[in-house]
Amino acid sequence: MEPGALLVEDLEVVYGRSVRALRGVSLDVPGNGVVAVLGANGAGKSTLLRAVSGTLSLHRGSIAGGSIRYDGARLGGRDPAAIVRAGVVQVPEGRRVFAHLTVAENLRAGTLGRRGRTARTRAEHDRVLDLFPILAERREQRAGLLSGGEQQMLAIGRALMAAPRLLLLDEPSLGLAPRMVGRIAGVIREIAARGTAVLLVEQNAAIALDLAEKAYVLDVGEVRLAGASADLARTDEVRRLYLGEAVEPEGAPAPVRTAPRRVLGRWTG
Ligand SMILES: Nc1ncnc2c1ncn2[C@@H]1O[C@H](COP(=O)(O)OP(=O)(O)OP(=O)(O)O)[C@@H](O)[C@H]1O
Repeated sequence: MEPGALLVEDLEVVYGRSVRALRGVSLDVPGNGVVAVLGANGAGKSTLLRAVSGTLSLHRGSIAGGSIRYDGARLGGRDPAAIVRAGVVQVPEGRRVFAHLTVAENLRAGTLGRRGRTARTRAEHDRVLDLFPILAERREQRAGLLSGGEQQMLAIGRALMAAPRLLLLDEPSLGLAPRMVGRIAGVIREIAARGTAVLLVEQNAAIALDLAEKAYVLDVGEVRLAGASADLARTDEVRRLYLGEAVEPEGAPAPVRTAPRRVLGRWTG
């Protein structure tokens, strides 16, 4: 297994007794770069991230089968703090910041529970402010007064304070104006360029496929398509359902069959 790689195999997740949210999901994320997970509402994207970050039980969910391994060690069954210490940190959907705390206090909260603070923390803090100059300008402002996009930056910045090697991002573009979506995309690209791998869950397929080297399409809890982003972006199914393009039914190349677990192209890494 490549160092820093995440390997999910045949993952089954249930909520309570009756909801099977993920069925036989397998995916791998290399130790660097961006991997995207696309899918409509309810496809199981957030569930996948919760399973990796160990937070399923907070939502009354549990792993019913399969395995999750990170950097060669099992993650399934470990508590969220241990998973953060292993280097895997999630930015949950909905940019949950502490509204009554200042920007600086929110960032400090990202290091709570971390061992070996001080010098490393300061370095992380400087890196985050370098990545998000707006947070440096607003450091004494209450987080609740920031715009939606700035709160998203703060949520990502707080996660980066834990010095992740793998960042799990849940719908970072949700509800943001197009200009801000572009800025967030630039930040994700920069995070990956600085050596943190990113598992990006997104409904905005155009952004996700542009950022990621490879992508998975989840549909009702199963992997429906997987492959290099460029290959996926050319399939009729992705163009029609996720990129909102009008795909000519006649005279166009034959539509790609939507068999589950279809793997397109070849991946490296
Ligand atoms: N806490 C929960 N209890 C019961 N069922 C849940 C719970 N959370 C999610 N589900 C169900 O699990 C399935 C997958 O939901 P999930 O939130 O993972 O999808 P998603 O792809 O992230 O969708 P969205 O983009 O709307 O967040 C859905 O059928 C959803 O209704």
